[in-house]
Amino acid sequence: MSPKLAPSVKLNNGKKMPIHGLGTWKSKPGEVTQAVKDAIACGYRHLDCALVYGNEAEVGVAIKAKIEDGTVKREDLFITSKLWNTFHSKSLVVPTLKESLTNLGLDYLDLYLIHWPMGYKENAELFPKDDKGKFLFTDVDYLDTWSGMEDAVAQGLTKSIGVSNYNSEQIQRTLDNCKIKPVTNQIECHPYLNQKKLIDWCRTKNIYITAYSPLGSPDRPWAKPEDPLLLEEPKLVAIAEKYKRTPAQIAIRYQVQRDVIVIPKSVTKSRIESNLQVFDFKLSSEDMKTIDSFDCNGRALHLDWVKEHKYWPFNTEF
Ligand SMILES: NC(=O)C1=CN([C@@H]2O[C@H](COP(=O)(O)OP(=O)(O)OC[C@H]3O[C@@H](n4cnc5c(N)ncnc54)[C@H](OP(=O)(O)O)[C@@H]3O)[C@@H](O)[C@H]2O)C=CC1
Ligand SMILES: CC(=O)C(C)=O
Repeated sequence: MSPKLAPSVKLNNGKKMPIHGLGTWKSKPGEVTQAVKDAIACGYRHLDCALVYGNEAEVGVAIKAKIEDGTVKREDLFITSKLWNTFHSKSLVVPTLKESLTNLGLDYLDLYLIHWPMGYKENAELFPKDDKGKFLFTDVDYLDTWSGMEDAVAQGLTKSIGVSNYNSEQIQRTLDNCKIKPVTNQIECHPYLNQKKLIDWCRTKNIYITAYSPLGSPDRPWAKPEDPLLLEEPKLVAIAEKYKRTPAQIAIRYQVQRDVIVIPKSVTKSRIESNLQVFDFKLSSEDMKTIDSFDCNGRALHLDWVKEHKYWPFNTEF
């Protein structure tokens, strides 16, 4: 029996994107190949990747295997990658995208994102720091980077382009100066940081939000033992019990029900499978409101360590 797939949304360029995909940050090279194979086998068609995750080659091994065994064709898949902060000069965009294509074993991406609006020192390591541990920046304007992204579309290297971790002012400035509009802004989004204002604003511009860290990113490297765990939030657990679902399924369903694309990460087969089982039930509007009420500006990926960068995005209200 063929697996049930997630529905797709229509982007502002007319292309379709599955509303649900697999995250791959922190998925170790030794475990991500199996995770992606399991995901494709159970019906995932959207993979969220990035050069900086250091595992694109192992993701590519799984893609190749699932195409070769006949489970999918390339055109059935929606593959995203992201331009890292040390490659923001316009001339670096296309070569860096090509590096991700080589890693992934592909000849085009479905979506390429500017990972963050801030540029870091180029031609150095991915996290360039001085001898006191302070991050080294460039002030490359993300509009120049965007122009390189548009070149990548013109060269057929990616079908769509978008941004990630942009605030509304940075998106507006991009819209005012672009030839091709971003199709999505990929941002941290979960019940502790529900992003209602940025979502509503992006909707008025016909830009989809993609929710990263939809489970609260409990495995983020800088998590502290005292940090609250979204998946253990008592009211979320109570809602999960009511629907006979897991807290993760409720947090994922919350996003798809508000028409937000969602990319939970897991390397555990049973979780990969259950995280996709969110299209056969509906949360009541009362339960959606209860989940909305968890919002507490609980940002996990604040990147406070680069807050002096002129383009650090979290200085504005949304
Ligand atoms: N654009 C950007 O700047 C960013 C993009 N992202 C993207 O978003 C993806 C998702 O975000 P991420 O920060 O990884 O975190 P998530 O919120 O997806 O949480 C992942 C964690 O939740 C665990 N988990 C997964 N499913 C379940 C479940 N059913 N029950 C209990 N625990 C579960 C995973 O464990 P295990 O794997 O062990 O099963 C892992 O520890 C990333 O992987 C990446 O692709 C993320 C951050 C920033
Ligand atoms: C995980 C990720 O995408 C970061 C930290 O930029």
